[in-house]
Amino acid sequence: MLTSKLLTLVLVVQPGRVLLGMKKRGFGAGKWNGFGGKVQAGETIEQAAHRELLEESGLTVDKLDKIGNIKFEFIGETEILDVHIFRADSFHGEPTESDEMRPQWFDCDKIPFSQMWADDMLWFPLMLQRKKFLGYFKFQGHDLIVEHKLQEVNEV
Ligand SMILES: Cc1cc(-c2ccco2)c2oc(N)nc2c1
Repeated sequence: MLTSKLLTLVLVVQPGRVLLGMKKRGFGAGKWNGFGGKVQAGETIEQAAHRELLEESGLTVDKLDKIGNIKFEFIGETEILDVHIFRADSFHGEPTESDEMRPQWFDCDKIPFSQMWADDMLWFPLMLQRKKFLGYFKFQGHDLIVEHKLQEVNEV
C-alpha cells in the first residue's frame, strides 16, 4: 500500500531570474532547488510553504501562487512524495544562507539543470511561462526517471 507524504516547494521568480538554493544536507543534498519541505500536523500546505521559505531562505512573501502538483514515486519505496509547488513574484527580506540552503539568483536562461532534480528541466519551462501543471514521476534512485506524466491544467 502506497502512502503519501506532503511536501512544499517555492520558486521565487523575478523578471529574468529565479532564486534557487543549494541543499546542503539531507534529502536532495547537492542539488539546486526551490525552497520547501514537509507539511507539519496542524498547518495548511500554504502555511508550510511560507514557513519553509522563511526557514530556508530568510524571505517572506505576501502571496504564493499555486502553480503545480507533482507526485514522485521511487522504485522499491512505498511512500509517494506529493509535492505542492508555488511561485512568488515578489518578496520581503534578503536571501540568506541557512543550515539547509545556500540561496543564489540564476538567469532564467542559465538554470543549472544538470545539478537539479531530473524532473525540473521538464516543468520549469511551464513555470516560467506561468502555466499550471500536474505531474507524476517515477524515479529509479535519485537520478533516473523511468516513467513520467506531465499535463498543463487550468487549476491545480
Ligand atoms: C523526488 C523529488 C522531490 C522534490 C522535493 C523535495 C522537497 C520538495 O520537493 C523535488 O523538487 C524538485 N524540483 N524535484 C523533486 C523531486
